Amino acid sequence: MTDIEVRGLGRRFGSVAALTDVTFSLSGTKICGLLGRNGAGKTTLLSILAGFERQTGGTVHVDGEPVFENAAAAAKVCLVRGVGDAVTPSVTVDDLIDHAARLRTGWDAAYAAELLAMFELPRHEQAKSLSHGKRCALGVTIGLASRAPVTIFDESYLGLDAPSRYAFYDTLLADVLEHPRTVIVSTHLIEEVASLFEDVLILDRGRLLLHEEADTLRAAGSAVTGEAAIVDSFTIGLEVLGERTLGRTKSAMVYGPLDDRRKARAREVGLDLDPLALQDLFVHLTSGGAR
Ligand SMILES: Nc1ncnc2c1ncn2[C@@H]1O[C@H](COP(=O)(O)OP(=O)(O)OP(=O)(O)O)[C@@H](O)[C@H]1O
Repeated sequence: MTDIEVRGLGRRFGSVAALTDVTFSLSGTKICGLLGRNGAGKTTLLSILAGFERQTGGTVHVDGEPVFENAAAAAKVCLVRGVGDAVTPSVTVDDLIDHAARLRTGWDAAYAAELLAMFELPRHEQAKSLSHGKRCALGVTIGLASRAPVTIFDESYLGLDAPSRYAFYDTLLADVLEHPRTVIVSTHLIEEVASLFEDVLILDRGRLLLHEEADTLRAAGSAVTGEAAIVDSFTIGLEVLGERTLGRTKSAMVYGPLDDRRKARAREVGLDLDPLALQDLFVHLTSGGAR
């Protein structure tokens, strides 16, 4: 079980405050979603967590050890980003796999081979000449097969096509159940991956807006679905985050708890009540116009 402790973390780039006073801790087996709008500081946070760059304030500890310039602590963290951009043309898929195998003490070679086959990755081809999607698949393969105690996917799988992304989600969930560890997934495709999250971190303009269990967030409101006119009448006076209409059916995302009287009323008039979608909550919490 690996503990991550982040206290008062700050990172400035000249006059730009990419992160300000970020504090949270993660421990145990978790798939944690890291959400934030463009420029919120996700990549900066993940780079510091992996020891790729140094913070300008605060502390980051993995199992009680600082990660920056600490090979033992940094070895516990595998951060997956784009693969293949920085490598020289002669480097093949197999070369990168061999390199990762040497670097990662928990490397599972049989699992790596299985993933390479699943993503149909040509082992002898140059990594640089792979399509963007295949390079993403290579990154995902390295991250999963690393079995690092802290494995981080920084939007690295978003270049995969839909069938490959869903295969990645299923594989990730099954693998974390079998080989417990902490996984952090940063994403913009929230709904697609939300069901995997146990915890959610939301960054907004470099600050941690919230760190909460995903189930608690889903219970922060309700999706009210039914005949449009009935939904409209039911939601009068409630805070509606968004609405979707399909023919005569409407789904309204309502923020805030519904008391028992309201829930009974919903049943009486034939409305369905479901947990709030994380994506709607995220948009609500971080909206403030395009930036
Ligand atoms: N090397 C750098 N030099 C200067 N500013 C930087 C650097 N890296 C990041 N920043 C700035 O820090 C802020 C946070 O950037 P970061 O890439 O961490 O955000 P992000 O949440 O990952 O964004 P996105 O979702 O768009 O990838 C931005 O304002 C960005 O311009």
